[in-house]
Amino acid sequence: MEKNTREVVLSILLDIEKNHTFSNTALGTALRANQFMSKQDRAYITRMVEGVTEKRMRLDYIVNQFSKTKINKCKPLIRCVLRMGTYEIFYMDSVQDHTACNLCVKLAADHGFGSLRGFVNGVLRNIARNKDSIVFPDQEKDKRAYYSVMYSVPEELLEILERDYDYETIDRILASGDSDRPTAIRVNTEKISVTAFSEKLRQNGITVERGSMNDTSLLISGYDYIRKVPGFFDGEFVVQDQSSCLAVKAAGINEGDLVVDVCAAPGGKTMYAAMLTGSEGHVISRDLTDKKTELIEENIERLGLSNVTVQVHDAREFDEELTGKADVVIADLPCSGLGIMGRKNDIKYHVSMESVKELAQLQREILDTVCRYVKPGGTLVYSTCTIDSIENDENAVWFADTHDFSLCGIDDVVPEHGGERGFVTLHQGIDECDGFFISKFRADSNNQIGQE
Ligand SMILES: C[S@@+](CC[C@H](N)C(=O)[O-])C[C@H]1O[C@@H](n2cnc3c(N)ncnc32)[C@H](O)[C@@H]1O
Repeated sequence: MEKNTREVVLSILLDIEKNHTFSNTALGTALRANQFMSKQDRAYITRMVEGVTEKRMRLDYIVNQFSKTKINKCKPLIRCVLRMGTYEIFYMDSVQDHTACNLCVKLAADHGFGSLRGFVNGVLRNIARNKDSIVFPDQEKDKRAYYSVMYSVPEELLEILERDYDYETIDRILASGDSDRPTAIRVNTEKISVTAFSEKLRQNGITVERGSMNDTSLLISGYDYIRKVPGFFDGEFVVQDQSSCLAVKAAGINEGDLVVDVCAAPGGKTMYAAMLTGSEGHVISRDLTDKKTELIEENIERLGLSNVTVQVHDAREFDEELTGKADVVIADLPCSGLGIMGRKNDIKYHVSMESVKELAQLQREILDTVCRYVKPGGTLVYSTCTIDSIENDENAVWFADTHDFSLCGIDDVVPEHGGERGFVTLHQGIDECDGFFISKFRADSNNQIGQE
């Protein structure tokens, strides 16, 4: 391992700690800046940053048992160093405990904290000596405290989940964050068949499984980084979860349709919709900022799609031009992201009941606006990548009750999930996909009339 690898980890963790940068952004920036490091060093950096972020509350709980100064009272640098050392002691078999301690002491000293050598050394050696006898909260006496520490999730998030799920289900959902799940991709069957593409990946040493929920999805692992996967620059695949593909399938898009995708970046659903409408159809693909729409543009260029118009547009602003024009509106709305908290490790630290309610309200505002683009008899799909009923079920029922739309069954696309009601929630750790919500509505013949 190169000697500055730990420095890179520390600088990323500090960026997250001090600037509240999202871990995937901080990690992505650092990996791009260190492209020429070996695959092994890049893997170590990724594992450490993702692991420390994912297990942060649990690591802090352990440190607090062995340190007189509580971790939130330590300087940010010392806090990050103690988390790194504790993570290595518990989760990195490749690093011996005494090596982890020594390197953390050195890291602190190299950054001007020579006077805290003894402190860092003492805490980490104590943790290493006692690692098999840590006392965690009692699962029976205080479930919330137990799950909060064991899965490193704030108690407020558990409170939100408790409204909809029992602890057996919560356990399965949270446990899915611990496993290295393969990456789901959708094969661009306009360019290559699923069988031929699978074979091509296998020949390049990549592990490939067929997705069981969507026929053009593959689950891949054992690659270095996604841009190096064969076929990436030829647009032969897109990274897209099976649940996201199902949302597009549920829309029932036909060749020649006009589709409006109102919150589209980075463009996963837009690209699939554009394939389904064919060259006679068209997709209007929108998002809030230039930075976001650039991501869509990059993707459609890579896939060679010519039937997509990308626009910066705030979905809360009504666009009169589109009134009653769309065969399909895709409203894949901003949400709390609880369905992907295992993949985006810091989401869980930012969720509160207040933010969930605010997002649910934002979703209502957007639905209220964009539903007017659907032509009579046309379709609206409202989806999110979250799993709480405040944002999902309650909004779907509210929408059907207050607009000239009817819920339509989606059990043909998502069987065995109660889809005949018109909406389903899929769960990470239970279903072979991210946590996700899909609902589908048909516009009645008087849509738009009553809502001018
Ligand atoms: C769940 S993501 C969309 C994922 C996308 N549909 C896909 O499949 O790749 C939600 C998107 O909504 C965008 N967004 C948030 N508020 C918005 C608004 N008021 N108007 C338009 N887009 C918005 C965010 O920038 C984000 O890209």
